[in-house]
Amino acid sequence: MPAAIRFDDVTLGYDRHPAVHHLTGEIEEGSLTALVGPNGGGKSTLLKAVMGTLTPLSGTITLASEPHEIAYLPQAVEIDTGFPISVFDLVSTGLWKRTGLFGGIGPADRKRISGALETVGLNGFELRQIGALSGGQMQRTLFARVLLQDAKLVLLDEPFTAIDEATVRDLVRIVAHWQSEGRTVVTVLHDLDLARTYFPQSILLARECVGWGETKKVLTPDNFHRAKRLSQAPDPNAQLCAREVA
Ligand SMILES: Nc1ncnc2c1ncn2[C@@H]1O[C@H](COP(=O)(O)OP(=O)(O)OP(=O)(O)O)[C@@H](O)[C@H]1O
Repeated sequence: MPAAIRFDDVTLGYDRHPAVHHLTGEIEEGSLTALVGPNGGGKSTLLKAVMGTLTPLSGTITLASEPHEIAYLPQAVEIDTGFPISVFDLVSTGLWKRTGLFGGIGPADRKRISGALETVGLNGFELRQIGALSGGQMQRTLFARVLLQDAKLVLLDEPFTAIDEATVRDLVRIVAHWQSEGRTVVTVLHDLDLARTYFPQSILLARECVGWGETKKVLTPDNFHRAKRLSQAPDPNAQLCAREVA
């Protein structure tokens, strides 16, 4: 399988403070990967670097997809739900890569938007303002937008956090469907049972890669122990990567 994403000795950080150290590996095209690890382990940072919104401090990230072929679902806390926009209009932004920012929405597009809303179980919510949605309904709305983006590479940052079991089940089914269509999906997760049940591949990240590969071989007590030690290690503000100064 060709690589959808290839990391070559990638170090990521902010203001030259490394947050993810020396990551090397490949995510295969068409794979379904859980990105797990302790708080502050660098999971969101890694997705931002794949999206191209964060430039690596060193190393290279090579993508098989063009930027417009990538869909990204941010963490709920990053979404301004006070923004005055309806469910329909938010979901329709998933078509921007095709319609352009100021392109009109025709009858075929309206049908696609309705279809996406139906798939996520939000029929009848078209005119609802996003500020009046529950957390689970908001996640369904964001999934509908990703559905419309029709992306080769789908990056999801904690899409299942703080939503009820029924919603998780529905959304996981959509993720599995994306994979069956040959898309590559990478999902940040905190629920390890979900990772074990639905995600064949995992990356365990705790500032550096602790494990990468088949989920049952990565999510082991030994690896969690090591991840815990790494995440508790002092020096979050180190000027240089420890390995570089060693
Ligand atoms: N914009 C930023 N500026 C400076 N430091 C940042 C920024 N964003 C993240 N960091 C730092 O980078 C490190 C990794 O953060 P990141 O958000 O990637 O972790 P995470 O694994 O996604 O955590 P969580 O599970 O808590 O969401 C943390 O130490 C964090 O404080």
